[in-house]
Amino acid sequence: MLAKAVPRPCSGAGRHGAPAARLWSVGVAGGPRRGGAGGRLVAADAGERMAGSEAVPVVAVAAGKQPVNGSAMADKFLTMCNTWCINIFVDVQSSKPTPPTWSLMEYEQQPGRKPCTDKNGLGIDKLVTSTVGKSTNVLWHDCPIGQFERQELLNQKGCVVWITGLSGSGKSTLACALSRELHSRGHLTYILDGDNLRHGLNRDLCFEAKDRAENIRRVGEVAKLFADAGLICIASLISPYRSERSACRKLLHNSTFIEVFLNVPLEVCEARDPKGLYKLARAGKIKGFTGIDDPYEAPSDCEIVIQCKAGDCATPKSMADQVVSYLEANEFLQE
Ligand SMILES: Nc1ncnc2c1ncn2[C@@H]1O[C@H](COP(=O)(O)OS(=O)(=O)O)[C@@H](OP(=O)(O)O)[C@H]1O
Ligand SMILES: Nc1ncnc2c1ncn2[C@@H]1O[C@H](COP(=O)(O)OP(=O)(O)O)[C@@H](O)[C@H]1O
Repeated sequence: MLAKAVPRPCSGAGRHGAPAARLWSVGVAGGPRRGGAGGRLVAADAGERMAGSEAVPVVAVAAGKQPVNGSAMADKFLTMCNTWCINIFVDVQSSKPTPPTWSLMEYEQQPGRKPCTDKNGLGIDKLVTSTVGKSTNVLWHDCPIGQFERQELLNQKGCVVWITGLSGSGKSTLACALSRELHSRGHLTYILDGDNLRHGLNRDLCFEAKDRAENIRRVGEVAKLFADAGLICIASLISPYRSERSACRKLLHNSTFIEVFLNVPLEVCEARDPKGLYKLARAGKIKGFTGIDDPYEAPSDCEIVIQCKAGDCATPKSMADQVVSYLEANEFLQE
């Protein structure tokens, strides 16, 4: 039996090559399953009955708080097809849903997307279960107060200023000068400093390549949260690998990741050596020190390069001003 009501898709551009007409909002109702033949039956039934429509195959399995049979749930499912969004009830307890090939979250992040509403203009819960990394059956919870509302409150745009450079290049100094400058102009910032984070969040990590990669990944994720909170997040860590920095960039909308390369020659950093670490590294007492016996991959296409040569370095204030000018020019300092 075919569906009477032809489902209507949410509009918007898809990722992973999915055409817009194939994007659906997936609502999830979990809850303990008390029996009945829900699950895959519903998916199969509804999928079959929607054959010939533009809908994507149903990827979830279903059940409700009450015992249901597949057909009844599919009826309910199809009743909803008159709305802009389809709700699929997923029993997260007893069945393993097939992970969707795209996630709603990714769709929701598309610029210019239209919100999914029902025919009365009311929002419909838009949750999807996914397998994310090692987590199965996890849900994304949305909140009506989002980045936009927070940014309005703060009168600024959330972003990440990612400062990379050798040890001793002045990352922490720039981070502080920038934070001070923005603070004095009434902007909310937060610094994620590599050294400091290794006292807590990243205390389990050392300086082997895989640990540095994990360090950068974590800081990227935290920075993303701060930017989402509407803050100007200043991340200052060596972050010596191009691929990991690039992965952090991809976590954010491209223009909200501002990579600042403190291009300071090794000789200058080594001459500064405020913590005496270069000395120890040269003496072989620290192994795998960046720039000595561990690589630093300079950015090739970052937003800002701050050049410093021996005897010719901008002051911290003027380095900060350079970044502030960029933020101003790109309208981060106003909502
Ligand atoms: N082997 C080795 N290589 C480089 N740096 C070392 C090392 N061991 C300790 N330190 C100190 O740790 C600080 C760098 O931490 P980061 O988290 O920024 O490093 S990384 O991004 O994971 O590469 C770095 O701080 P900064 O000097 O502020 O860069 C050093 O003080
Ligand atoms: N623009 C600058 N001109 C001169 N000295 C600087 C400048 N920026 C930082 N320094 C000095 O260089 C040393 C290392 O700076 P720091 O910010 O700790 O670097 P990093 O965080 O990259 O290790 C400090 O002694 C700092 O005072």
